[in-house]
Amino acid sequence: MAPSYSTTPSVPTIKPVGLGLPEAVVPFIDQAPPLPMDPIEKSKRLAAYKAVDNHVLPEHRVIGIGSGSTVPYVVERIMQQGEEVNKGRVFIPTGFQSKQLIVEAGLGLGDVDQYPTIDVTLDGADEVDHLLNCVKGGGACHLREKVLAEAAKTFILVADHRKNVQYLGTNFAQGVPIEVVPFAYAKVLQNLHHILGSPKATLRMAVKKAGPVVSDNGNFIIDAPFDREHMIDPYVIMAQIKMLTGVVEVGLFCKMAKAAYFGNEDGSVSIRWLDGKVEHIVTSPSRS
Ligand SMILES: O=C(CO)[C@H](O)[C@H](O)COP(=O)(O)O
Repeated sequence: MAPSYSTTPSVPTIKPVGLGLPEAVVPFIDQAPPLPMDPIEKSKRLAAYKAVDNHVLPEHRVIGIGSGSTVPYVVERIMQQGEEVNKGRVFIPTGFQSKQLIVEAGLGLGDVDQYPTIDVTLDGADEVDHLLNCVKGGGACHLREKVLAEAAKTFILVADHRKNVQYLGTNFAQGVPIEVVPFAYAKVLQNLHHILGSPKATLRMAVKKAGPVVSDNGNFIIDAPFDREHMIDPYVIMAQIKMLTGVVEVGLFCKMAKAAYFGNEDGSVSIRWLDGKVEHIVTSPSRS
């Protein structure tokens, strides 16, 4: 019986020898064109590649690697800069996922307690507003992400066009991620509901595990949605949340990034700079 084949791109090259297939089928398998890339993945890759090209310079030695689904393309592009430049570098992860990426790529691994000054950190975002405030922590990594953002001389955000919004909370409606020490979660929730004006704040529950999500630091995550009024200038609510006893870090990063790169569906990249400028760059296919 002929074996069945998956057409997903991750399937390794099929060796026709010994499969017992008719001759005519073999060239077809060998020459099957790769599946087209999903447009959102393409947008993520565009943003990541352009950001690396512009901000990860040959002289950079200490590089922060953030979390999320756009960051693998950051590492991919850094690898394309070549072994020679990368062998002198150390890469600092924002959590388990980025540590795996660094290790699997064979890059040098370090930590922020060894390198409290980082040349450049590139990271994803859940949403970025027109003033470069952003929500982070959809992946529960925002504590380490904020430390690496603060440690970086240059902090750059990379995302697809869905994250590019006027005001936070437009598309990412689950709320502001808040990391809390486990025993304080109920009190923090009560304060969010009754004092800070987030009646729908909830403890983030795990999928495929009974109970709450536990961060890489052993803490719980609360997701607290706030209305538009709070999100117009999120610094105030960020500071108020951070003042609640038991809160470790808030997933609102207010004007910490120098620029945010958004990949667009038409193959262009929009770059939003901290000084308010917005650039629109059309990339050539060979560089994306
Ligand atoms: O803040 C983060 C994790 O804590 C991520 O950067 C953010 O959730 C974006 O992830 P993705 O690119 O997968 O949407």
